[in-house]
Amino acid sequence: MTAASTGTGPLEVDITRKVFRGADGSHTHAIERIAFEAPAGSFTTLIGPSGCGKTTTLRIVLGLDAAYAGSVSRPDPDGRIAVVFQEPRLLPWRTVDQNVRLALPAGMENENLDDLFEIVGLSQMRQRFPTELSLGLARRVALARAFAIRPSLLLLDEPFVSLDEMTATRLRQLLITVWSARRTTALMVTHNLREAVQLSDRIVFLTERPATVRGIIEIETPRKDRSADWREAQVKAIDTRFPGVL
Ligand SMILES: Nc1ncnc2c1ncn2[C@@H]1O[C@H](COP(=O)(O)OP(=O)(O)OP(=O)(O)O)[C@@H](O)[C@H]1O
Repeated sequence: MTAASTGTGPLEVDITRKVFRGADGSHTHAIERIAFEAPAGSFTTLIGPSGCGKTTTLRIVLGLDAAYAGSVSRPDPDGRIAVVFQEPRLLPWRTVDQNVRLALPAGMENENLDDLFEIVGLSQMRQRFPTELSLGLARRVALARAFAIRPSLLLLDEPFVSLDEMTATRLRQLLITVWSARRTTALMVTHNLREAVQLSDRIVFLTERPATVRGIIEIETPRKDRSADWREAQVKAIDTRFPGVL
């Protein structure tokens, strides 16, 4: 089912100010203005320098931080939001199958997840425990857990850091496969421009803190045509347009 047929709208973010205030009276002006739209069913990436406010933006979109000025309009106000963190965050005393099922909301407990486990290549590992998995496999479980709940919004915070390049490449392809099968509006944070170019429909570039939007680019080339050469050419063109993003 496509996002359009579920009747969900875009994700609209307009954060006009975010300041962290410490108990000692200190201030950290994290966000000056971050405004962008992620169309329903699209894959949008936020990219910017370290400490510029990317995770803060995700936390605001997720609803974990309400102390900001501005507004966030989610694709479906009653819909579910899934998050994939840098760390897989699996319960070690539960099997792979149980870890994924724990995320299922009431009414979906008996959901048949065979297709999902098949797509992420975990069909043979459902009865394993997290300690028996490599970091790459654990991250597959985290992806399966996120998609299992059929979220109307998927947030990913640097989901492929600390992986060797081969594993990260495989996982990026896998993310696109499962996202294509269970299409939802996705917003990812990354430091990796090559990753952003490979995965995204839209990339939002942020400035140094306090963050503002430096520019937004659309990528219309179908993902299947994004060869290694094409990606390198894109990365070069973007680095010329936004010096220092690499
Ligand atoms: N709870 C907090 N209290 C005070 N300052 C905070 C808090 N959380 C984040 N900050 C500060 O706000 C700024 C933005 O942090 P944030 O984690 O959003 O950046 P980021 O772009 O995700 O960084 P990175 O790329 O390194 O993950 C940083 O200067 C950070 O130190």
